[in-house]
This record gives sequence, C-alpha cells and structure tokens, in this order.
Amino acid sequence: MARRAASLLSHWSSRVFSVELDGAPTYFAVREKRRGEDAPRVFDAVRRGDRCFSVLVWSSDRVRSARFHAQLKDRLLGRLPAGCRLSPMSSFLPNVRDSLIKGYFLKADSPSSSPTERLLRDFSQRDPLLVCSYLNPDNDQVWTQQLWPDADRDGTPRVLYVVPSEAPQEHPSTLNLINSDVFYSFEEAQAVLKQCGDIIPEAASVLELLPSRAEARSEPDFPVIVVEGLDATGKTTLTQALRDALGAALLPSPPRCLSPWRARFDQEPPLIRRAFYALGNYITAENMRQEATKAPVIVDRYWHSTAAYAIGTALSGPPSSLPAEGSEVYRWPGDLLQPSLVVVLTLDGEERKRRLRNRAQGETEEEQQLDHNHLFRLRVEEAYHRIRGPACVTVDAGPSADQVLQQVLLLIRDKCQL
Ligand SMILES: Nc1nc2c(ncn2[C@H]2C[C@H](O)[C@@H](COP(=O)(O)OP(=O)(O)OP(=O)(O)O)O2)c(=O)[nH]1
Ligand SMILES: Nc1ncnc2c1ncn2[C@@H]1O[C@H](COP(=O)(O)OP(=O)(O)O)[C@@H](O)[C@H]1O
Repeated sequence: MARRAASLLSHWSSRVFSVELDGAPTYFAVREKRRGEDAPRVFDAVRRGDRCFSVLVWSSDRVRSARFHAQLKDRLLGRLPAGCRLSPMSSFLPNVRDSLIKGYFLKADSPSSSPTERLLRDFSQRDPLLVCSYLNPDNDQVWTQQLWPDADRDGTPRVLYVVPSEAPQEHPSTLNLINSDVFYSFEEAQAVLKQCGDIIPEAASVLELLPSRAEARSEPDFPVIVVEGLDATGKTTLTQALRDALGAALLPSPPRCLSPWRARFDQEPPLIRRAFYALGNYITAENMRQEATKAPVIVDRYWHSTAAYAIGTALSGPPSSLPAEGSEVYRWPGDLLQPSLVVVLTLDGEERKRRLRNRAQGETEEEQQLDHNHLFRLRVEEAYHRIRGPACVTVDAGPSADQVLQQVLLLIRDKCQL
C-alpha cells in the first residue's frame, strides 16, 4: 500500500483533475511553478476568499474503494455544513488505464470554513481519502492546491499551482469501464466476487454456482435466440410466445438460481453489481449449451443488457459522451457463448411508458431511472446498438404482439434456418 501511495503521490503533478459542473466535465492540473494563466472554470463560481476542497477515494483494495465511494456522498452531506455544494470529481494520468480515482469537489459554506476543514481532517485521518484544500492567497486569478497532510516529509507544505487543462481525447471513465463496470472475462468477474467474500457473505453462495470455467466454443444442435430491449418493450410477451410457437426452452437472465441474491447485489456499487450480472451470463451460457442439445433456446436478456446498462450507468451526458462505435468497450467477451441471433426490440417512448403503466409488476430502481432520466435511457439504447458480437437485428415492437411475433419468427427462419 505504501508503495502504491508513494507512486500515486510521486506522479501527482502529472495528474489531470476533472470536476463535473452541471453535468459537463471541466479540467485542471497542478504545477510546481506559478504560471500567470486564468483560473480554471471550476473556480468561476467561487467568491474570492472562499475555501474549496477536494476529497478523492483511494485504497489499494478496489472493492473497498468502490464501496467507500458509493457511501461517500451521503457521509459528506450528512456531516458537512448545509451550504457546502458537492460536484463529482475524478483524477487520472492521461492515457494511463487504472489511474482513475474518484470523489467530490466541494466549495465551503463560508470563507471561515473551519467546521468543514475540521471535518475533512477527521475524515482524512480515518478513511481511504486524499484531501486537498484550494486557496487563492492573493485574491487574484491564481489558486493553489495543498495536498493533506500539510507538509512533505521534510516539513515544507506541498503547495502546487492550479492551471487550466485540456480535455482528454477520451474521458478516462470510459477506459475505466473495462473490467470495473463491464467485464470481458469470467475470471475478471469471478475475481471481484472472490474479493468480496469477507464483506458480502452471499458472494460465496454465488461463487459455488459458477461453472468450473467459461467455454465459449459450442456447436449447439439448435439455435439460441436472445431478445433484448428496454423495460416494457415486450420482451417477456415475445419470449413466451416464441417458446410456445417453437417448442423452445425459455431461459431468464439472470438465471433463476441467482434470484435469491439479486436484490442483495443490486444494492452494491457498480464494480460488484456488474460482476454479479456478468457471472449470471456465464451460468446462463451453460444452461443454453445444455438446452440447445434438445430444442431451440429463447433467452430474455443476456450480454447486451449487462453491458448496455453498465455503460449507460457509468457515463453521464448525452449518447455523444459514449465511447465511439468500434471501441473495445463494445466487444463481446471472448469466453462467453455467442447466441445465433440477438433481437433488440425498439419502441416509441410514449408507447413504452403506456405499456410500463399497464404492466402489473413493479419497477426496478434502474427501470425508474430509465423513466426519470431521459439521457440515461438514450445512453442505454445507443449502447445496445453499438455492441458487437453475434448478428444483432432491431425489431420495431410497436405493432401488435402477434405481428411482432410473426415478424420475429420470419427472422428466425431466415437467420437460423429453423
Ligand atoms: N436481466 C438483466 N437485467 C439487468 C442487467 N443489468 C442491469 N439490468 C437491469 C435492467 C432492468 O432495469 C432490470 C431488468 O431486470 P429483469 O430483466 O429481471 O426484469 P424484466 O425482464 O422484467 O425487465 P423488463 O422490464 O421485463 O425488461 O435489471 C443484466 O445483466 N441482466
Ligand atoms: N406488441 C405489444 N403491443 C401492445 N402491448 C404489448 C405488446 N407487447 C407487450 N405488451 C404489453 O406491454 C407490457 C410490457 O410487456 P412485457 O412483455 O412485460 O415487456 P418487458 O418484458 O420488455 O418489460 C405488458 O403489459 C404487455 O402485455
């Protein structure tokens, strides 16, 4: 830990800091020498003399960091003076994957800010946090950053000058998705749940249900068809009708064997939650392989949902903030069985809302988000269409249930020679 801390701090002035203001990232860096540039945008709304701070989560244990970061905002808001405003913040070394650390930038409630400062000192001594204070000592455009503890080993304060920084080509939260929001191998996802063993007892039960290893290759005798789409697009209706029309096996995802623990893992931060869903897909793949020796197989959600919801959740802003088409983020895991056909149902927003209202069952927290957060829904929809892997066909789910069924049956006959 000490070695990684030393490495983290030794590259500190090479880092870029990103603070989200009204949903848009602004950037700054820190330099040893004072340069007469304008103050970075993040200080625009700060009155002269106000104090600002940043709180970044850092621990050599990524599960501990993920869980601490998930609780950090509530912990800060629960104890900071009411006037403090938190903005999501991250810091990274340009083009260095796994260099991303996340937290919050906060503007103190008043120039005195001593209650805030006292609280942050208390936090920084107990928790896996890197705390910085920001000052503009001469009341001019120049701001300084002071990384706590206040001084280097030889006792001199480690004061750096804050300068504007260019936006990176790709925001590192994009590359950070890989194997922390979206998992591209059985082992990577399994490793996260193994790391959770001492804090989430249910992880052991899930690990016991996993296949001994992931086996992508398979020449099933019968086709495997996955139906994907946002909530209330008609997946359940269509998959049940396809099962009856084709005499097929119908597999849910996550698989039924994980149902007892789904709600428990839905409470966890993305790193853990997405590893859980990713492992569910590997169990479903085993079930597909077995069932496809006897009859066609229909699956309600699979890898597309896992990846699209993870990407849509991890990033913010409009679909243009997603990684470009062709990015490695959209690749299919090399060890995950590919279905014969993926049908993605699309539906007009108002009709989807109407169907959602008509549907008896409740909504998951993510389904509610889909409705309240228009941009989240657009990001998920766009991610669905950028994912590469098996043949993926978009079907308009607007017509009647029977018309959609007939259209998909024609597709299956055409693509799967069934
Ligand atoms: N099945 C599945 N759902 C995921 C995954 N990642 C996130 N989710 C979210 C998407 C939805 O908000 C919610 C859907 O859960 P289910 O598929 O069990 O429910 P259901 O099939 O009833 O969803 P639906 O509203 O019918 O599309 O879970 C994943 O990897 N698999
Ligand atoms: N093609 C369709 N036309 C009209 N209503 C539909 C159609 N398909 C499904 N529905 C209705 O819309 C609601 C959501 O359908 P459902 O199959 O549960 O979607 P999903 O599984 O994607 O959430 C249900 O009340 C269902 O009866």
